[in-house]
This record gives sequence, C-alpha cells and structure tokens, in this order.
Amino acid sequence: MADPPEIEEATSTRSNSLKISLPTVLCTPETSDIDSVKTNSFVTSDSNLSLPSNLGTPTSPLKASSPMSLPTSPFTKIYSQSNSLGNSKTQEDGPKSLINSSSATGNPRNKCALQPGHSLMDWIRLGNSGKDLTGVGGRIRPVTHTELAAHNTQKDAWLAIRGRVYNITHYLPYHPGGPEELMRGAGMDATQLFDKVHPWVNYDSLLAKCLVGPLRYDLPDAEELFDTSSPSSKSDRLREPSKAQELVRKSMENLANCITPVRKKISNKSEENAKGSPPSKIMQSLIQSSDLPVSISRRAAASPVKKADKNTETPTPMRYDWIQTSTKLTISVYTGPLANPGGCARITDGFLLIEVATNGWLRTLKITPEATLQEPLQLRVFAESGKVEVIARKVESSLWKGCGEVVLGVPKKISSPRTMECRIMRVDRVSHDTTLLSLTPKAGPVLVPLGHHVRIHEQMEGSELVRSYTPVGEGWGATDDVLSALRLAVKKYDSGAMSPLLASLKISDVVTLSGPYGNFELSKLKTVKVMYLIAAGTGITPMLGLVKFMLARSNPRCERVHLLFFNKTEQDILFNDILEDIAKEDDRFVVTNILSNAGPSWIGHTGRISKELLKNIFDKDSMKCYTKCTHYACICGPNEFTHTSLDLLKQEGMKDNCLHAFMG
Ligand code: HEM
Repeated sequence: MADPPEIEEATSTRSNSLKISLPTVLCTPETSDIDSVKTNSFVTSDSNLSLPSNLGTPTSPLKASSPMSLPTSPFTKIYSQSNSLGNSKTQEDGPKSLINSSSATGNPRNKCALQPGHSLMDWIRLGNSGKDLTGVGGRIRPVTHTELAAHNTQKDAWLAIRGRVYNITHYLPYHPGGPEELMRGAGMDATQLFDKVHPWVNYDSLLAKCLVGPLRYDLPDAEELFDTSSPSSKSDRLREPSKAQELVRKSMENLANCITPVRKKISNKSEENAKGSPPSKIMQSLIQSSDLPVSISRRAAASPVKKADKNTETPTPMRYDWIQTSTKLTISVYTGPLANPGGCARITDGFLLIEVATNGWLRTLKITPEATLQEPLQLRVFAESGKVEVIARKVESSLWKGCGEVVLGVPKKISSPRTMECRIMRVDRVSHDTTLLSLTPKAGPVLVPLGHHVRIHEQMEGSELVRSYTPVGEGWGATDDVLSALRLAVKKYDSGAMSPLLASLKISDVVTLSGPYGNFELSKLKTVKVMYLIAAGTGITPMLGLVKFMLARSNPRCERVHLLFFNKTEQDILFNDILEDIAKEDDRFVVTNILSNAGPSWIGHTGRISKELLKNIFDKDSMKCYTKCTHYACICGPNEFTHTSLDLLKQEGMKDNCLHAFMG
C-alpha cells in the first residue's frame, strides 16, 4: 500500500534553477572538508520567502539571500543568531561560517551511523506511505502530562516540544543522534533538552506525521488554582493572570498550535492564501520536490442532518476535512471514535463520490474537484478515531486553491446491503487448502467495517450459492500491492459445493459480492484492555483485524490479547508465521494453538474446547465480569464450537455484554 517513492534522494535541481539539497548531511559521515559539507543544512540567508509548516516553522520564517540560495535542507530551521554554544553565525561571517561542523553539544560530533534504510529520505517515505505514525489513528487530541508520562518505552514513546505531543516510536531508528539520546526526552516535555542539543532542528516538520495533539495541562487542585496564600492585594491579583487563566491560556495556545491550518503557515500572507491565492512558483517546486502535505482545509464542515423525528434515532453529523500534496488529494471523513464505518468511494463523471455508513445511516459527499482526479482511489479507515480517508491522485501535478465544490447529502437510512462486481487481482496460497483472494470492486474501493463480512454469490446449475467471508485486511500473507483490496481467505473443502469453485478462480475473473453484513459493535470495546479471541479454522478471519486493532489502540492502551486457535493439524493453522511474529514483537499478544488431531511431534495443547482447557490456559479469575469490565471475548468457528464456547465462558462468569459470537 505504500506510495511509489516520489522523492529523489540527495539533491534535485528544478528547471527554474532552484537547487534543493535534501539534508544528506544527516546521513553522511562527518567531514571537515568544506566542499563536501556545502550541502550542510545550517546555512543562513536573507530573503522573505516562507515555507509551509512542513518545510519551516511559523516561528522561523525562512530567509534566503536570494531565491537561488535556498537552504539545502527543508527540514532544518535556519538560524542566524547563535547555537546552544553561543557560536554566532550571521551572514556577514561569509560562506565558511555558514557551515556548522561541530557538535550541537560542544562535544565531538556524536551523530550515530543510521541503520541501512533509515536515512532522512526513508523517514519521509515512511511518512508518506500512509502508515499511521501517531499510533492514535491520526486524529489530533489533547494529551495530559500523566498520559504523556505513560508513553516512555522504546516500543511506545511520546515526547512534547513547545506544547505539542509527538509519538516518536517510529522515529527512534531514524534519529541521527541515536535512539538512546532521543529516549532521554520520552514521556516528558522535552523542550529544554531539545533546545539544549539542537535548537535549529525543525522537529515539527520531521514529526508532522507523528503529532498526537496539544499538551494539556493537568488540572491543579482548587487550592493551587485559587491561591489564597498570596499576600498580594485583590487589585494586584486582578492585574496578574491567575493560575487558572494561565492554564486555560496555555492549553488554548497548545491546541491552536496543533490545529492551526498548515495553509496559514505557508506564508506571511496567510489570509490571502486562505482566500485562494496559490503558492508561488518557487514554493510550488519546493513542495513538489517533496510531496509533503501542504494545505488543509481551514475548518471541517459538518453534514446536514435531517430534522430529528421524535421516534427515530438520527445520525450524528458527519464532519469532513481535506489535505493536498501536489499529486494527491485526501478527503478525511470523521465518523467518531469506534464508529466502525463502512463505505465506498468512486469517481463518476468527474465527481468524487464518497459514501460512509455508520449505525445504519448512509451519508454522501459529492465533490466537484478543482481539476481532474484519477483512479485507483485508496480508501482506508482509522478504527480507533473513526476517520475514513479517501486518497485520489491528481491527473496533473499542481497545487489547488481548494478541494473543489463539496455537496453533503442528507443522511439516509440503509435499507439493504449493496451488490458489487469485483475483479480478482491476486491469488495467494496461505495454507495447503486455503487461498487468499484479493478483489477490487469494479466501481471503486469498498470499506467493510471491522468484524463484518461480505457474501460471495455464485450461480451453479440454475441456483445461487452464497458463502460468507470476513475480509482479513492488510498484512496477512499476500503482498499489499493491490490498493484497498478486499482480501478473502477461502478454504477449499473437496466435497463442498462452492469452495472448489472459488479456489479455482484466477486473476481477472469477476465475482459478485454483497454486503457488508454483521452486528459486531466496535464501540463495545470502548474500555476494553484485555481481549480473549477464540477461533476455530477459518473462524480466525474476523479475529485478525481485532488483533491489530487492539494492539494498536492507545486509549485505553490494550494490556493483553489472548488468541486461542483450534485446528485439526499443524498444517491447518492459518497465518501461523504472521501470528507468531506479532507475538514475538509484542508481548501483550499471546497465541495458544490447540490441535484435535495432532501429529507425534506436536508438543502444544490438544483436544477440543472444554472447561479444563480454558482453566489451563486463561487466568480463571480474570474472566469473571464485575460492574466495570475491561475485558471482552469474541468467538468464531463452526456453530457447535461457537455455542459450546459461549456456554463455557458464561460458566466462567462472563456476561453477555462482554461476549460476541461471529455467526455467518
Ligand atoms: C529531546 C531529546 C533529544 C535529544 C537528547 C537529542 C540528541 C541528539 C544528539 C546528541 C544529536 C547529535 C548531535 C551532534 O552532536 O551532532 C542529535 C542529532 C539530531 N537530532 Fe536529536 N535529540 C533529541 C530530540 C530530537 C527530535 C525530537 C528530533 C526531530 C524530530 C531530533 C532530530 C535530530 C536531527 C535532525 C539531528 C541531526 C542534526 C545535526 O546534524 O546536528 N532530535 N540529537
């Protein structure tokens, strides 16, 4: 699913002679040779060109001596005062003094050799790949000091600088000073530490995709807020902002910092920009050279909601937002935390149509883009925040004034599932009898809510055969080169009516799908920290998405996911390697395989689901439901297996509210 790399390593020269040197200095061995460090990013220059926030901070308007002498690194703030050592570097110092070849700390340089594949360009590529680097689904939200402090391990590290909290977990191996150095700032407000080491580093560009949200000040207790011990007279206290006012001011400032539209930071003439003036040519070429996000909408709009009928529930308003690079337009639709949306997107007669379904309601967005967009569209969801993202490619690479005209449809109640023609794009084998079919709907990508399924319809001898399949999502065996595909794991039963037919399907064949179906409610996992997943055979498919969702969620952070996976023989265990890899990487995930027909070499559990087995594997006491439960169990497999499992879990003290059985 990664975008093709659009950025060239090192230096790229544009037709207007603008030379943009990307900061090879961050990855090259150190040298005192002047020529070879000319690409060093610590240059000072003097003109009033401003970069978008991703290229320069608002507090440090980019200065260049001429349009031709732009700083070599868009990722490093230009500094013309002094560094942490007090070494003044002004333009008058001449070219030599523009080069900073000493350590930020005053020690000999202690930059680390980065592992292969961890250069700055690799980091930018990762940022552009669509991977969620925030770890919280990409939705900006306030973070308290207490929450920040909890994220202080190499596997889960957050840090705050100037009121913004960033998830630095993914950046650790890319940090030129080494992960250990960066970890010194983990779990805390690292502004001072950062400024002490390298105040010029443009952290907000580098970590733009890692932004979690503004740092919220924990509420002080009443005594502290209304400090009565102060000897100052009332009039004096009125003049000084109170602690409460100061707290509100700081929180608001941090929040504004995080939500200030990037567009505003593109230039000092932000208002003009907001009204629609496109960035200058120089800006355009800079932006195009990196394909970083350059503008987002000023305000998210909400969809109109039908007048509430007294007796019928009404949908919550849908908000949307957009962001662009020179080559892509991304529309984000916010459905709310754990709303578990379904949806689809397509381009029809030049319009971009987006449909989003939650809670039985369908909402539509019809966008008349400023210029032509092309397929294939990419559609994905951030399950925790409920954000749906549609990414469309621009036919011609340029920056638009806006995303185009948007018409929000009136929400409609969904009456029946859709039927769609899908083309097979890939066929991958995942076990001796199971194939993974990657299908793309002809009309455009479709999003199936987590834990929901689709049905395949096949005609055979005049009658229609129907089978249910839960899409397995990305990263489960097939390479993810088919954008927004539905991936279905189809097990072949030799005596089956339909599965042999499906197993014989080839690339380019067309099948009819309907859906989505299901009654799984993701919102029931709102407070869940411990998840029990009990699956048999292909009943593993709905569990896969849940494993990934639970391990990735941050609020609350999941403590444990325990998968009990029942199969006949060892070779029947689907996605075994991947599950094992996840368990190796994340000790919160535990897989227990149980075989009913184990070979002589099997040393694991055997048998069928039973009270004894559950007692052996699970901590019995932790399964009991009390008033406020933070655990949940999901079951999927043949009917008899599902019913037995449900009964056993209830006997162990689990209540209906904490149980879900996936039934085809
Ligand atoms: C707050 C805790 C941090 C510490 C203790 C730290 C420490 C260091 C150290 C010791 C170096 C090597 C400096 C040298 O001698 O050349 C370095 C380099 C660097 N760090 Fe950090 N760092 C921190 C945070 C960050 C953050 C948040 C970012 C941005 C995302 C960042 C980006 C960089 C870059 C780009 C360099 C290379 C700059 C150069 O060439 O001098 N660092 N860091």
